[in-house]
Amino acid sequence: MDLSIALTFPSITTKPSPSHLLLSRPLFPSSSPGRSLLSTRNPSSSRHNHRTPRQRLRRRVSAAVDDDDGGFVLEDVPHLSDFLPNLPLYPNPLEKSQAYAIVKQTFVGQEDAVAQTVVVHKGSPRGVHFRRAGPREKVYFKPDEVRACVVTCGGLCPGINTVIREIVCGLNYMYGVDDILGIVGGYRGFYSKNTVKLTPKVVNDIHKRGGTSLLTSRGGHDTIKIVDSIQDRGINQVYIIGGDGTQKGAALIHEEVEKRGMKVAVAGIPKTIDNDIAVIDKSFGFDTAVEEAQRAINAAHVEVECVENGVGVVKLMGRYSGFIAMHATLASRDVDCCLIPESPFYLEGQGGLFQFIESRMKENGHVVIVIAEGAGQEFVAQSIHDVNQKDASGNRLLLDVGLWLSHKIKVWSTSFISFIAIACDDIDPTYMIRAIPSNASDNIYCTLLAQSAVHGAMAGYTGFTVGPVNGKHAYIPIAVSDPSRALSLP
Ligand SMILES: Nc1ncnc2c1ncn2[C@@H]1O[C@H](COP(=O)(O)OP(=O)(O)O)[C@@H](O)[C@H]1O
Ligand SMILES: O=P(O)(O)OC[C@H]1O[C@](O)(COP(=O)(O)O)[C@@H](O)[C@@H]1O
Ligand SMILES: [Mg+2]
Repeated sequence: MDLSIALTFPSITTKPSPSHLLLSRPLFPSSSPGRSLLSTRNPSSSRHNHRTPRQRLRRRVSAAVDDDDGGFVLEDVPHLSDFLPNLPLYPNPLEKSQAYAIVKQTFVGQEDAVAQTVVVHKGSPRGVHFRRAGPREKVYFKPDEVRACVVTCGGLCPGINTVIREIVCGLNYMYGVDDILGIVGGYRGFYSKNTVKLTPKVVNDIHKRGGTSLLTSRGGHDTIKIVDSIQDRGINQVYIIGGDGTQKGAALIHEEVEKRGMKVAVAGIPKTIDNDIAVIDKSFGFDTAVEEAQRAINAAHVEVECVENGVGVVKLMGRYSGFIAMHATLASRDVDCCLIPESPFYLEGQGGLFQFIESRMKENGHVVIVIAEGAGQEFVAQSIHDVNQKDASGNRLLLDVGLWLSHKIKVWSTSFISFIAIACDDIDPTYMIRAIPSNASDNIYCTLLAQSAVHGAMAGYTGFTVGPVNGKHAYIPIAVSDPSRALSLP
């Protein structure tokens, strides 16, 4: 984790005291407050020249590769000055902040970039880089001009409340912003619900609770209605916390805002319990989820140890990815077999799951199997007719692979190997895991993500998500963080 910019904030009940800011390496002095020297942005771009984020990225990438700079590629994020060229700049209020008084260099240099690949060969191109996250010397918003809003969308994940809290506290304590609105109930809340006012006092304790204090929903993304609402309410910073679907929606909002020439910064904070957002090292809440998943594995292990020939099947979340299942398995050491969507499996015959269970049973007397919810969906589909149901966001509804597998093992054990009487437990802790509050390390991580988002929006960046890349927090164009649209870069 990038602790180079680690700020701690006191509780609202105490007076803000000097915070700690640790810089892991010296920062270069910024030569110009506006665009960076290494920017690959085309200065002729204007609000009349509209391209999709993907087209813009491709253009930037090829522009950078053409330069004679050792193959250095900057995957740059959009900036408000791209389509509003004459925006005024202001000194960053952090310049005078007590919290930053103890450090030599408060601001991230304009040239600072984070490498996507750190394992390289001598002579290989320098490769893809992202802008380093953190406070800039000049900002594009005066504190009393800011009207920010925060929205949470998609499924729950430990740590959402911490991110909300730290956006609000970060805006208020670091930049003196006190006009912050909560959008209630996900994207549709922009046009169908009243907002709530968010202050450090209102959000003071929410990080101790699971879920999202702003409520969430699936479906309901209507770009025009959402941007109309942003315009009508005079909002100029939009913080969007959500997963892959949410970030696609955020990209559309950013495009529409740019099309209308509005001075509105759109910042995404990637949320996914499944850990399936591209580029970033890890999503928030993941450590908490893995820790909690182990409790379920432990329960299964206790159960199977206490009966003769016990088999425990633990289903964990992971739509298209087995990160939680795999990490919980590696951490627990009690799991005999972990089934994930990335690696196909089969039940019968040589090398099949049944053969494995049989051999482990003979060796050890019991078996614990962890299965990610997205694994083996093709098998479950064969036994169920209505397989193409979708949720309100358009995500395919998954079939219960845990129940299916337990059933198959029960049938197999009675029909084919009469000498083994298998007790099969299907443990499904999925919703219990994602509903808990984040643990200590996730709380720190959520704080860094929230503060990076605030620094980025204040600095005029837009259409970006934040997250650590090789341990350093960076600004990533929304389109690149989308696994289905991730570019294959040269
Ligand atoms: N392709 C898309 N374009 C625009 N909005 C989308 C898209 N996919 C999902 N959304 C919106 O994002 C929100 C959350 O999406 P969902 O897939 O449910 O969760 P998550 O963001 O956690 O993946 C929903 O309000 C949904 O309407
Ligand atoms: O919340 P729902 O609609 O029951 O959907 C369950 C799905 O939500 C998740 O917990 C999170 O999915 P998202 O990240 O897409 O919101 C998945 O792991 C799971 O498949
Ligand atoms: Mg999703």
